[in-house]
Amino acid sequence: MINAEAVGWRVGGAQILDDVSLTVGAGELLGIIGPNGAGKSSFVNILSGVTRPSSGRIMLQGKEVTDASATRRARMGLARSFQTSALFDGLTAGENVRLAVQAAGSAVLSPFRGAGSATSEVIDSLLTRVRMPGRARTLARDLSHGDRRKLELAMALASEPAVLLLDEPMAGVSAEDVDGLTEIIGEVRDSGVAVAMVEHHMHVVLGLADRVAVLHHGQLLAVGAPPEVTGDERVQQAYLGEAL
Ligand SMILES: Nc1ncnc2c1ncn2[C@@H]1O[C@H](COP(=O)(O)OP(=O)(O)OP(=O)(O)O)[C@@H](O)[C@H]1O
Repeated sequence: MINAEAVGWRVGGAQILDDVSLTVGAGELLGIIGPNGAGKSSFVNILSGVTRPSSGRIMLQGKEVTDASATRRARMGLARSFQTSALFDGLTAGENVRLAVQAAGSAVLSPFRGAGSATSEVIDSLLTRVRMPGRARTLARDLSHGDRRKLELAMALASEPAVLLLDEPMAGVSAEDVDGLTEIIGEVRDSGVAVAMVEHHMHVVLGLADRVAVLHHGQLLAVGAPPEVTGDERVQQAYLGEAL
């Protein structure tokens, strides 16, 4: 669904990413881990079109998108969530989702297309998908941190993406909400979406991911099933002292 081929990114003389090749297939969840500053967010930015790589190419559903804008990639079925919250605090959860559905409807060929259109059923079904039924009228600013992250996920799903990129979806979320979010993200993967997820909660990544990629100093140190990766000596060295 999405392939990075030999991606490199240099900024001001620093090699932030070096020869990174990764693939995520439909219905697969790729966990991306690595120590702070390893290049994980930079890589997600390159996949989503926020940043252009200095070398290599990005393929989305078989088409090259290396130079395509983030908007064009969204039209081609890619959605992402950001590390920082992208919600409108003064609007309700339902209004936030409505905006996302309308934005998707204007950009993407979807059943929701056209209408100033987001019906309450569509909004309710997205909120139900993220286990927030009945929260449509709650102001975003009054939601718990965990519910805010779920709402962001509902908004990312509004375009019915084929590929979903998640940058630390559990950041700052309570342990109880981590379990809920983990289940929701697993269901999204099981529905056939290709999911790439950067996440620091190691037990979540190792429990949820089909494959895990480890970035270290901008290079791909290892990629494979979770037990293969945690058993890799170079990975253990990179995380020296940290429990994997
Ligand atoms: N626009 C930029 N210009 C210069 N350097 C950058 C830029 N963006 C990121 N970097 C540098 O690239 C390196 C990788 O950063 P990045 O945020 O991708 O790492 P990360 O693995 O996501 O880290 P974290 O886990 O802390 O979020 C860091 O050294 C960072 O300072």
